[in-house]
Amino acid sequence: MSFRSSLRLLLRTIVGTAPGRACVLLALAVCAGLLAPAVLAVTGLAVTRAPAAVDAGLTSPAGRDLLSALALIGVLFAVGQALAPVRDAVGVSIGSTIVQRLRERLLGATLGPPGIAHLEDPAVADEIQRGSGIEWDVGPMTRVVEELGKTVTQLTAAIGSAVLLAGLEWWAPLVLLVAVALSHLWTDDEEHRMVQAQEKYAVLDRRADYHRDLALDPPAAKEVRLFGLAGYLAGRTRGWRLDYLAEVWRARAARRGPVPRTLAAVVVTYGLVLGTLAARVLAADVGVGQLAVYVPAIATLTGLGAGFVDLWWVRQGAAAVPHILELERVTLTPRTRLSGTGSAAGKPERELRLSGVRFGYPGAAQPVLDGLDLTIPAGTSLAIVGVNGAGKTTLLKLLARLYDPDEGAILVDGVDLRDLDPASWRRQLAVVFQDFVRYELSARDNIAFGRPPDDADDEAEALRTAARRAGALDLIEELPSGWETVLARQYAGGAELSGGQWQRIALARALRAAQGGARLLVLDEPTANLDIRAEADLFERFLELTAGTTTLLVTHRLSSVRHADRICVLGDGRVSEQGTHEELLAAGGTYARMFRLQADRFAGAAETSGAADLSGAADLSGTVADV
Ligand SMILES: Nc1ncnc2c1ncn2[C@@H]1O[C@H](COP(=O)(O)OP(=O)(O)OP(=O)(O)O)[C@@H](O)[C@H]1O
Repeated sequence: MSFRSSLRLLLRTIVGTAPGRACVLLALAVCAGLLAPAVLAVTGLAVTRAPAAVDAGLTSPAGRDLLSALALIGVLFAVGQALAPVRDAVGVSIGSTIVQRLRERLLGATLGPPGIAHLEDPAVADEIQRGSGIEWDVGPMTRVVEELGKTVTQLTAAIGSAVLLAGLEWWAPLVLLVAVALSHLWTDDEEHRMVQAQEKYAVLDRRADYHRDLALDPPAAKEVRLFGLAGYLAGRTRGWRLDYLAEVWRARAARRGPVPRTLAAVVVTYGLVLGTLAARVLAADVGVGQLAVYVPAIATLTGLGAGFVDLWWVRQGAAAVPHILELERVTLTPRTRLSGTGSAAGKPERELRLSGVRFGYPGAAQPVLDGLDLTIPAGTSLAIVGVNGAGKTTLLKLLARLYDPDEGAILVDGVDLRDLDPASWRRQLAVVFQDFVRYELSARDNIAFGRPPDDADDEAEALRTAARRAGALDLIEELPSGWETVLARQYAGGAELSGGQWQRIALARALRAAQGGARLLVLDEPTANLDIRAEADLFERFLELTAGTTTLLVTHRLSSVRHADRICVLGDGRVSEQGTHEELLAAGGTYARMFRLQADRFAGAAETSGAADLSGAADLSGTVADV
């Protein structure tokens, strides 16, 4: 987008966001701009009156005229001194409001769509990075508006100076203004190219940031050290950043192209006007008072070229705005908004049915699920198993409506999921994903997030119940500050949890959601980090506690799935087998093979380790992926 278009957008944003303050800024900037030519005019007057005043004395009428002119200069100076900081302060305040609004719009555009497909689109990721230009800090955008105010002052001062200079020759201000306009025209293209280069190569900057964050990120710290990646990451961070800067500098070098032309235009026009002025002075056409006005007026006009260098900030700030608007256009379209307005309260009451579901990730050559049919009676538990990449998590994501199927439908009590309001449907869900979030917040927040904040007096007790059921209560109470302990060691008094402990916290969060009325519990390998017996205990307890709630469970440990009412095996994008544990064993298919393999492995491990009592858990050591 051209600078003019993005500037228009920026101005529209300023006026739309803070119309009152924008008017005040404009008025202050114009007044501050008018002061400069006014001071020049009065200075000319004072210089003209000075000789007569000196001859007649300060008490004479000529002396009093001089004194009043000098007093007026003093007043104008004082007003100028007062106006400029007020104008800048108003600019900064508008800038801060705009940053805040644009930040909200950026977040709205990113978080707005109920699905997540847009976040996996590289083009959207780039727009987010570019739109975040607004986010560098509050500094730049406040500076942008401040500079806009100064620019208006400069323009007003230049117009006033042009009017004064027209007293010398009508064409004098025009030729100077033409030179300024030409130099802007010539540099404009180069400046634009440079901003474009910054935007175009934002992806290089994003990669540099990623490598830097990996080096600084505590979760990655272990692998970074073990794999000896520190030097590599530092090198790659430097490499990507240098690649980015090289492109930007290449564009910057191109800016030097118009410098000789610009210089020539300024020298020629400046020389012409100054030469004319000198000739008129020599011809005694122009007195010393006028000289005192014309020389600074010429300087103000020619300074317009150099002074506009600050427009660079405006250019940068303006560049981020279109990306935020583009992001909104891409992400807040009806396509990403997800359809559906029906209430999902109380669903599913009868059944959840997937019919002919086909789904592939955007840009993928093959669908993950293809012609999948599955019926889950409400109130029962279903375990989903399958090799790595079979599509188990994808199936859960479709059920959570993070994506919609490409073909086929998911029916809840006979109603297409697409006809239900996504937010209403999600209130029926309690999900623990494989990659659940470990919030660097208090233990209380980590569990309370399962359900929107609640002012009810019994919330603390409800959180305790959820934690107890997930087997997390003891561990929370033993934390240094109990429920208020931040679950991250980077915070003073914070605590680091083990993988299994985190899973208990995540389970407690899901149980908190269940307390809030969720009717579909979805657990995607929620216990992979628990030891065998803890997992077996937890599942048994979990399924007991959630009896009557529809529960979907993904796990690779087949001992756990035995407790589910039914088991389905995913393969080739569809359900390849389903039944109870006993039925599937009797059928002698994939499930039976997977189960025996795990059981054999476990028996072998038990023999060699001399394990004593492993009854009921003799199938837990391998993974489905081994088959
Ligand atoms: N966000 C995504 N974008 C593109 N492809 C994806 C995405 N998530 C998963 N996939 C692909 O979809 C396929 C199914 O992935 P999914 O995570 O559903 O498998 P899974 O059965 O849960 O595997 P696992 O047992 O390893 O957890 C895989 O080939 C994976 O690479």
